Amino acid sequence: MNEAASTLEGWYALHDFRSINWTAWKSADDEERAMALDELQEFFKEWSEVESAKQGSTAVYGIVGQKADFVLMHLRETLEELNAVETAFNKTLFARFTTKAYSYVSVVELSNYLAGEGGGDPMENPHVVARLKPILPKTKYICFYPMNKKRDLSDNWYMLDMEERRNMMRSHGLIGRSYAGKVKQIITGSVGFDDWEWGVTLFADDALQFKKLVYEMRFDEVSARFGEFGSFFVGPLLTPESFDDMLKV
Ligand code: VOV
Repeated sequence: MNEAASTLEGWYALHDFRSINWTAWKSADDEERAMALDELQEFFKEWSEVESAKQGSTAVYGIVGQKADFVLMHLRETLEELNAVETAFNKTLFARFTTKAYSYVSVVELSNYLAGEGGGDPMENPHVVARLKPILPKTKYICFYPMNKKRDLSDNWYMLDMEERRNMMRSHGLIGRSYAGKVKQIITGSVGFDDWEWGVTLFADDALQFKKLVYEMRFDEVSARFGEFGSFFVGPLLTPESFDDMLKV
C-alpha cells in the first residue's frame, strides 16, 4: 500500500449556508422583525465571546448569487459544539425566515507533505496550534469551494508515491506563498465527513485575488491533473451592523 500523508487536525468546521425568505421577512410585522433582529445580534455577541475565549471562531459573510444569501462559518473544538451552535441558530425566530441552502462539515487540517523534520509534539508548537485552531480572518471577502483529488485509472493521486506527491505539493505551496498578504487559506479535511475530500476557504480584502490565485493554480500540476472542484461561493463580510442593514425593509 502507498504511504498516506499524515495529518494533524484542529477545530471542526461547519459552513452553514442560508437563504433569506424575503417574502416571509417582509410580511412579518415590525415587532416580530425587531425580536428576530435582537436575537440575531445576541448570537453575534455570543460568537464573539467564544472567539475572545479562544474556544472557537465564527465568520459571517454574505453570498453573491442565487446559491445562498449568507454563510455562517463556525469553528469549534468538538462536533457536539458545532451541532449545538447550528441547533441554537435553528431555534431562533430569525432562522424561521431562512431556508437551508447548503452545508459543509470538515476539520481544519495540516498535512506533513512540507513539514520540517523537527521532532517533538507538534501540538506543543504554538505556530502549528495557531494554524489548526485559527481565529477566522474578517477580511472583506470570503471564497469557499469543496474539492477532491482525482482517482481515475490514469491520474490517481492516491496511487502516487509520497515523494511524487510531496514534490507537487511543494510547487503548490510556492504558488500559494506568492499570495502571502493577499489571500489567506484555511484547508479543512472532509474525508468521512462530507461529500468532497477538502473544503477550501479563502479570505482576501480584494476579491479579484481569489480569481488570480485559483486561475494560477489551475496550471499547477496538482490542480491541473488531480483537482476536481465543487460549487464556488463568494461574498462580502457581514458585520452585526451590515447584517442589520441588509435586513432593513
Ligand atoms: C493562499 C495560498 C495557499 C497556500 C500558501 C497553500 C499552501 C499549502 C501547503 C503548504 C499545503 C501542504 C501542507 C498543508 O498545509 O497541509 C497545502 C495543502 C493543500 N492545499 Fe493549499 N495553499 C494555498 C491555497 C490553496 C488553494 C487555492 C487550494 C485549492 C486548489 C485549487 O486549485 O483551487 C488549495 C488546496 C489545498 C489542499 C486540498 C491541500 C491538502 C492536500 C493534501 O493532499 O493533503 N490550497 N496548501
